Amino acid sequence: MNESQAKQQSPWSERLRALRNMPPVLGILWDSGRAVVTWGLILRVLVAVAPFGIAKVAQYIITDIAAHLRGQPLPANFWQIVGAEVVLNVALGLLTRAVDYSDSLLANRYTQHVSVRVMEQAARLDLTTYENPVFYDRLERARVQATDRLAMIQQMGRLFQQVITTLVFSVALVMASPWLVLLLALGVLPSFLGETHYAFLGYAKNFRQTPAKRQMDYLRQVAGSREGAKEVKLFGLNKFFTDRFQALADQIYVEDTALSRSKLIVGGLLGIVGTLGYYGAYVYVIWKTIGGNYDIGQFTFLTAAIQQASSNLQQVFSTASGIADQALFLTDLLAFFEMEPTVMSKPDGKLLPDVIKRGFEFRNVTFTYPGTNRTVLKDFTLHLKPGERIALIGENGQGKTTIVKLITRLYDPTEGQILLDGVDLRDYKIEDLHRHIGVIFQDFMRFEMTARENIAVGRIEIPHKQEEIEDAAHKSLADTVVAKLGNGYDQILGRRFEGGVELSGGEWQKIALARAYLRDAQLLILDEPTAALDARSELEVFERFAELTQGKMALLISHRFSTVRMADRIVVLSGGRLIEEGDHRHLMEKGGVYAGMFEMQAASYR
Ligand SMILES: Nc1ncnc2c1ncn2[C@@H]1O[C@H](COP(=O)(O)OP(=O)(O)OP(=O)(O)O)[C@@H](O)[C@H]1O
Repeated sequence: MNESQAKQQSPWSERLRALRNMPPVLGILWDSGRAVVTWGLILRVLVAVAPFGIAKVAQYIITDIAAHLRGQPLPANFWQIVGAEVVLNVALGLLTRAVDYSDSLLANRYTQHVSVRVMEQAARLDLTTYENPVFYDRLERARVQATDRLAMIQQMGRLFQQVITTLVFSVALVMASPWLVLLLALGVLPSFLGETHYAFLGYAKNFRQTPAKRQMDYLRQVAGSREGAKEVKLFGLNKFFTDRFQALADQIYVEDTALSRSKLIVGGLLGIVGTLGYYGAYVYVIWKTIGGNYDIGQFTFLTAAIQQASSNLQQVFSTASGIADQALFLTDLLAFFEMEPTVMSKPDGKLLPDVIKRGFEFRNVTFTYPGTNRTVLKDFTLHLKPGERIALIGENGQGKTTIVKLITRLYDPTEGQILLDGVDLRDYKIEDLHRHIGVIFQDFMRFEMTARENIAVGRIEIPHKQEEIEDAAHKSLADTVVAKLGNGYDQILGRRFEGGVELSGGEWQKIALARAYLRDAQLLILDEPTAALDARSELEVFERFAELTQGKMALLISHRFSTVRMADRIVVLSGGRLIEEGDHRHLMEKGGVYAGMFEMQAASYR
C-alpha cells in the first residue's frame, strides 16, 4: 500500500484491515515459543481471577466484623479467612512477577524469531526489490517492527487478563443489578472509539513520516560515519547536514505535537464521560445500600467490583485499541513476509552439467531495469565458449556489469534468452548455477569479520581446511596481506569491532578475490575488482588469473588495457550492443573503437 492509498482508504476499513493482522501475528507469537505462550496464559488466568477472590474474602471479613460490632460472636473460621486474604494477596504479587518474567521471555523469543525471518525473507527477494524505494521503506519499517515487541506482547497478555477480570466482576454485578454493568459500559464506549480513532491517525502519520525518517537516518549516518568523516570535515559539510536534519526533525515534531494535543483534549473529554458512568453505578449502589438492600459487606464488595469492572473494562478497550494500533504497525512486516521474488528457481530445475560443453550464449538479449525506461542491452548476442576468457570493455554505463547480473540470474532478460549448453538459464536450479560461478563485483563486500571468514564466504556451505583457505589466498595474493596482520587469518578486518584492523582498498580486493578462487567454479567473473590495485599487483593478479583460468571460462571486466589484452577475446560494448570483437592484435590491426581507446590510454601514460 502506498501513501496516497493510505490516505484514500476510510479509517474504518483501515482499522478492520489491522484486525486482519491479528491471526498471523498470533501465529508468529505461537511459533516463537509455544511453551512460554501456554505458561503465560495460565499465569494470566490466575492473575485475572485473584482480585475477585480477594474482594469476596474482604466481603466476608467486613460482614463478620460489622456483625461483631453489633454484638454477635465472630465465626470460628474468622482468622482463617483473614489468613486467606493475606495468602491471596501474596500469591497475586508473586504471580504478577511471574507474568512479567514470561512476557519478557516471550518478547525475546519473538524478536529473535522475527528478526531471523526478516533476514531470511530479505535474502530470498530479488535484487530488483532492493532498488525499489517503496520496498526499502517497507523493509525499514519491517526491521523496526521486528524488534522491541515487549509492549505488544504485554498488551496482548493484559487484554486476555482484563477480559477475564471484567467478565468475572461483571457477572457478579449483573447478579446484583444489570443496570450497573450497563451504566459502566455506556461510560466506557466513547473512550474506546476515541482510542481507535487516534491509533489510526498515529499509524497514518507514521506511514507518511517514513521517507523523512529514512532521510534523517541517512543524514545521521553520513554525518557520523567513518566513511563520511573525511569529506564532512574537509568540505565543512557539518552544518549543511545538521540543518537539513533539523528541518526534517522540526517537520516531524510539528506533526507529532498536533496529534498529541488533539488526543489530549478529545481523550480527556471522553475520559470524563467514563468517570460519570462509573460514579452513576457507584451512586446507585449507595442508594440501594441506604435503602437497606445490601449489607455493609455487600456494599464493600460491590463498590470494589464496580471499581474493578470499570477500570478493567476501560483498560480492555484501551488495550484492545493499543493492540490494534500495534497490529497496524505490523502491516508492513506481514506484507514484507508475503512478498515473493520474481527471479525464482523452478521447482524441478535442472542441475548444471558437471562439464560445460557448449558454454553460455546470449541470444538477442534486450534488457531494461525494472521500473526504468532506458534499454541497457539491445539485441545483444554473445557466445562464451568453454575454456574461453573474454574481456568486456566499454565506456561507463554501457552495460558490462549488467551482463554479469544477467548471467548470474540476479535479473532475467526482458527479451531474448541466455542459454547454457543450449538450455535456457531459467531451467536450471538457481542455487546450482550460483555454485558453479565465482564472481567478484567491483563493489564487493567488505565483511567486518576475520580474514578467514572473509575468504570462506566464497563457499560457506562447506567447512574449509586451513590449507584450502591458504591456497585461495595464495592465488589471489591475499597471503601477502594476511602475513602482515597481527592475528593472521584470525584477524578481524575493518574498524567497526574491537581489535579490528583496516585494510587499504587494494588489500581488501586481494582478500575478496580469494573468495572466487575458493569456489570450484566453471565460470570465473571479475568485474573490475582490481581497480584499487597498484600497477604491479594488478599485473601479478592477472598473470595468476590467466594461469588459473586456463581451460576454464572467464569473464573479465576492466578499464585497464594492460590486463584486457591478455584475454582470448575482447568484446567492445557501446549503447548496449556488441560493436567489436576479436583478440588484441586483431582489434589493433582493425583500427576501430578498441584501437582508439587503447591508443588514448597508452598516450596518457607516455
Ligand atoms: N539497478 C539499476 N537500476 C536501474 N538502472 C541501472 C541499474 N544498474 C545500472 N543501471 C543503468 O544501466 C546502465 C548500465 O550499467 P552497468 O553497471 O551495466 O554499466 P557498466 O558498463 O558496467 O559501467 P561501468 O564501467 O561504469 O561500471 C547504466 O546507465 C546504469 O545507470
